[in-house]
Formats: sequence, structure tokens, C-alpha cells
Amino acid sequence: MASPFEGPEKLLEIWFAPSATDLDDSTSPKCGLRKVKSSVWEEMLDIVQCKVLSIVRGDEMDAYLLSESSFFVSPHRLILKTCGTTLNLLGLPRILEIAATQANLPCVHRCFYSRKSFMFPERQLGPHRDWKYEVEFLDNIFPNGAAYSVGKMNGDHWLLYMTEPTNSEVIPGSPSLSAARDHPLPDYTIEILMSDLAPAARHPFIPPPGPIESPSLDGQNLSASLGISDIFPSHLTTLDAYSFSPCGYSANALIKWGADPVSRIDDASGEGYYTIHVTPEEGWSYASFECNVPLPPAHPSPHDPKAIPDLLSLIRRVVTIFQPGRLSLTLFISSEDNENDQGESAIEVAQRAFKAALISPPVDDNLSAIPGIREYKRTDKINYEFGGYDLAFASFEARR
Ligand SMILES: C[S@@+](CC[C@H](N)C(=O)[O-])C[C@H]1O[C@@H](n2cnc3c(N)ncnc32)[C@H](O)[C@@H]1O
Repeated sequence: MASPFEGPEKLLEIWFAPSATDLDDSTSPKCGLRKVKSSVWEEMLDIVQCKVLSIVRGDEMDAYLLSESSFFVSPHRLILKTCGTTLNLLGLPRILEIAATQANLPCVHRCFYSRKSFMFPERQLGPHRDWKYEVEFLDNIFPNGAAYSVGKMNGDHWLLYMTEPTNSEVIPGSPSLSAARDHPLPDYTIEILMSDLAPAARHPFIPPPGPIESPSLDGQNLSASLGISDIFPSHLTTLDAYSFSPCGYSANALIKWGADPVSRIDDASGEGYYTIHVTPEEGWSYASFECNVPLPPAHPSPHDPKAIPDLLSLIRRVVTIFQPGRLSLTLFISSEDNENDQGESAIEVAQRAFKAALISPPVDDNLSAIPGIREYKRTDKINYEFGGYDLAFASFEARR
């Protein structure tokens, strides 16, 4: 048997300013960290032990597809997501040096590091051998960090390290350059971390033996045939997908929302990403979906293919594709003024959407059961209020 692959990713997110508009040279979309050449990032990624497969340059961010997951570069923020036995945190000192010397960003505004519990912790290297070493590594860099463990310690759980903002008055605002400064949308990240995928969901990611002629074309075809290309409206999506040999799949997508009235969110526009990574091998199958488009909690016409999906529709679309036996969802949202008209917080609304997406009988427009989607029971529901951010965490298990 091939040696197991650790699908669950290490996710490092570093903000050098609350928003791109806070940078000195913010009138240019290629400002701040986007000025740094890709060859410089490649040399940092060598330390982490992964390679760049392709790059898509958007209006507001650059999306790098990696041999082990993804890297997103915005003017004021970097997101490094890596799986396997990569040395994600060892890239951090070099990132800080590059930001200071090549983008004139010598101070970190906020840093977040998170990951799900590993399937094979004994295979990890360096500080990733244990959460306590990862926390020690980060504490040696940041004087103002706090570490949290969310969920079952002897089951699926999620670990988070975050630093306090350097300027305590500022809460990170919209990821968008084009959102008005005085009406920022919240910073919003949804992750759906799925294990134990059904055989019918895994098999398409294991191509017949033999070389793959064009991993990108193969990735695009697979994305179209499985409905990945339609998770968000196709006219808003730039998809960069890759099929690995002998198996596996990764994709980054840039979503340009709000240019037309039907895709506007809270009357704003902007650019966000989603990223999907799939480990289809039996025994350690895993798929992750992460997205920072601030989804509407409910959409008046959720089935309109031109509209941004609401949270419930998005979860259903993703879970229908991957059919996990177990999944954890995290919604991490900046917590300034995010109550709805009924006084409910965004995380309470999100918990309801998680449950409605996975527990209420999933039906299509004609009210028949959606084929393929499993029935779930919730095994964990945790809400957390951190400084400036709220977290909704929930775990589910298939009933059959
Ligand atoms: C596509 S990557 C994505 C991992 C991701 N974090 C996830 O969610 O599963 C991992 C999958 O690709 C396969 N793979 C094949 N060649 C690979 C390579 N050169 N580097 C990393 N993974 C590779 C692995 O066996 C695994 O199934």
C-alpha cells in the first residue's frame, strides 16, 4: 500500500494592514505584496517544500496553485495553505523579511494559523510534529498571540492561533479594494473540511493509469463534469484546476462579484477566492473547500445560476459533490456590527444554515430528494467569540 497522504492543510494568513486601501500606494491594484516577484515567493516556497504549478492574476489578488495546495497574494495580506508534510510555518520568517524589504510592510497587523487535527501526526516534521511546538514557534515571533483548540480532543478538532491587532481600533474590513471604506463588508472565511468521501465521489479523482497529457485541461474537464465549475456562477469565476498523477485534484478560483446587480452583496462589489483540494485515496480520503466571498445568509432566489449562492446552497453544492462520511465546518467572521435585523449574530445564523443544509431533508426545486447527498447528524456545535472575530464551528457525521 502507498504511504498515506495527509490531506488536512496548515493554513497561515498574515495581514500587514487592515485593508488594501490602508497601504501608502493603494491607488495601484499591483501595490504592496503584489509588487513582489513570483520568483521571490518561489524561493520562500522552497523552504516550505512545495512548488508553484500555475498562477492566475486577478484584479485584486494573485492565486498560486501549489504542488501542495495554494497561496494567495493580496496587496495587504497573504494566505498560505499547504498539506502533506510541508513545513508551512518555516516559511513565515522569510515571508516577514520579504514583506519588510520588498513591499515596505515591516509590521504585521494580524496573523492567523489554523488547521484541523492531522490524520497521521507522526509523519509531520519540524514544528508541525505537535500543536505545542507550532504554538511555541509562533510565540517566538509574535508577542501577542493566543492559541485555541475547538472541538473533541480525542476526535475531529480544529486548532487556531491568532494575534491581537497591532492597532486595536481597527477591525479588518472588506477584502475588497472596491468596497467603500466607510461601509466595509466583514472579513469572512468559510471552510468545509471533509473526510471519508463516498467511493462514487472519490473515483472521478483517480484517473485511469498512465500519464496525464494536460493536468490543467484534465482539471478543467473534471471541474465541469462534477459541477465544481458551477459552485459559483460561471460568468463570475476564473478557475485554475489541476489533476495530479496518479490521483488527486486542486483548484483555485477567483470570483469577481458585484459587477452586475444580481451578484451584488450588500450593495458592494469585490474579488474573492475559493480553493478546493482533494485526496481521493481510500483509507485517508479528504477534500477541503475554503472561500472568502462574504456570502449572503439567505438569497431571495438561491437557485438563480447568475446569483452568488447563499451559505446553505453553497454547503449543499459542495457536500453533494464530495459526499463525505464526516465533515467539519468553520465560519470565521470579523465581528463588528454583524447582527441581523432580528438581533441574531452572524454565527448563530451560520449555525442554522449548517444544520438546514445537512440535516433537513435535502430536496431539489421539484421537492424530490437530491440523489447522492447523505443524511447527517450533528456531532459538535461550538460558537466562539475572539477579539474582533467570531467563529461558528460544527461537525457532522453521515447516518448511513
Ligand atoms: C491534490 S493534493 C491536495 C491535498 C489537499 N490538501 C487535500 O485536501 O486533499 C493531494 C493529492 O494529490 C496526490 N498527489 C499526486 N501527486 C502529488 C504531488 N506531486 N504532490 C502532492 N500531492 C500529489 C496525493 O496522493 C493526494 O491524493
